[in-house]
Amino acid sequence: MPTPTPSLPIIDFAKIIAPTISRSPNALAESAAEKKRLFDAFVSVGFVYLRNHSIPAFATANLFAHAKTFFALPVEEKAKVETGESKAFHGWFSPQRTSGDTTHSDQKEAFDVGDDNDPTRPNQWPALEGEEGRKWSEAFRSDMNFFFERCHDVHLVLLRALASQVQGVDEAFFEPFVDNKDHFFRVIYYPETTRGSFAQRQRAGAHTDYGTLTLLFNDQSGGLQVRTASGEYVDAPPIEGCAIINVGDLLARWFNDRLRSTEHRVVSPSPRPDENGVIPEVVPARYAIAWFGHPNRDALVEPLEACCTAENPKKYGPVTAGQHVVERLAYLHKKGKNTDAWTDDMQRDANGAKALEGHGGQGRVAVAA
Ligand SMILES: O=C(O)CCC(=O)C(=O)O
Ligand SMILES: [Fe+2]
Repeated sequence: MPTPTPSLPIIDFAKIIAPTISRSPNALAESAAEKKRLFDAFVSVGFVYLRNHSIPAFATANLFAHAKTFFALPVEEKAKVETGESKAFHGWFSPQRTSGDTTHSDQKEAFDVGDDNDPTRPNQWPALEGEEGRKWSEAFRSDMNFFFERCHDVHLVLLRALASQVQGVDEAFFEPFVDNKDHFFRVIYYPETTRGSFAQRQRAGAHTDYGTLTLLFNDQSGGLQVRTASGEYVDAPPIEGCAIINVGDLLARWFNDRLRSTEHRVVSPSPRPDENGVIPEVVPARYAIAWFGHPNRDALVEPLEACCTAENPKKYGPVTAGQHVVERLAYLHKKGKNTDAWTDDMQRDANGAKALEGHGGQGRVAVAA
């Protein structure tokens, strides 16, 4: 059977970083070409598959195994690390909490951490009892932290590659804006469900991500769809060994929307008939690992002058990254939707709003800087 053409461009991370380990002129030329392909893909689609991303396969496999263990724990155990208005910022999002409006919201639960060294937002980690429980709890924490750091490193390389494509902008431009590691790292569990259930509720409603770049690692379940420039949704099935990377709102804003922060959603996976040719009504559970890169909470995000031209005049004023996320989620909460392009008018409209949860995506508010 011919391999289907992938719906998103595939970028080779190994080519991008090759000149750091090779002096060959070929490596330099290939790296420059691949950075340009990355930039162009983010202009046209906002999403890419990243191959050879340098995060070891064992690290991803470990996290999927930990996610299965964590989400299978009794509710009382997960409740010990639950997040909530009066509770810690990071932790377990119960299905109730990710489903403020149970008729339309996402069918999922999640576990979130940030930088484990950030004393202002301490993480909550499960602490199971007994020798085995203790070992698992330690491994979960150290494997999550390892993965968090590797994603930060990959994201830095990608930000450098993007900055290098804009004339007059230093390659290292973004680095001082992301050095606090104010990222969100989330494992997501979409429980087993039925095909019929999708008529009412998706696994993740259409949304854009809020930050710089998202690094997404999917299991084999399928269901992720990405909205193309023509407005249609295309399937973005998992490709072995590839991560999926997409642009978030704040990075798009920095590039004055030259880069696209693209809507995406998780819907019923494409039907796979069983051996009798019948499409099973039961849709198995799905797991995902999503690392949401974010600028420092106090980073002032303002369109790069080089991206503001007569054809594409400056669209946004300055905003701190923390404030942007608060306002955006508050607005979504108020309007009950999250599919609009974000504009300064909407931001003004949202000013002062205090709601804490949104739909789809991170569905979580950041404390303003
Ligand atoms: O589960 C997925 O494949 C995507 C999840 C997602 O887009 C998000 O949580 O922002
Ligand atoms: Fe997302």
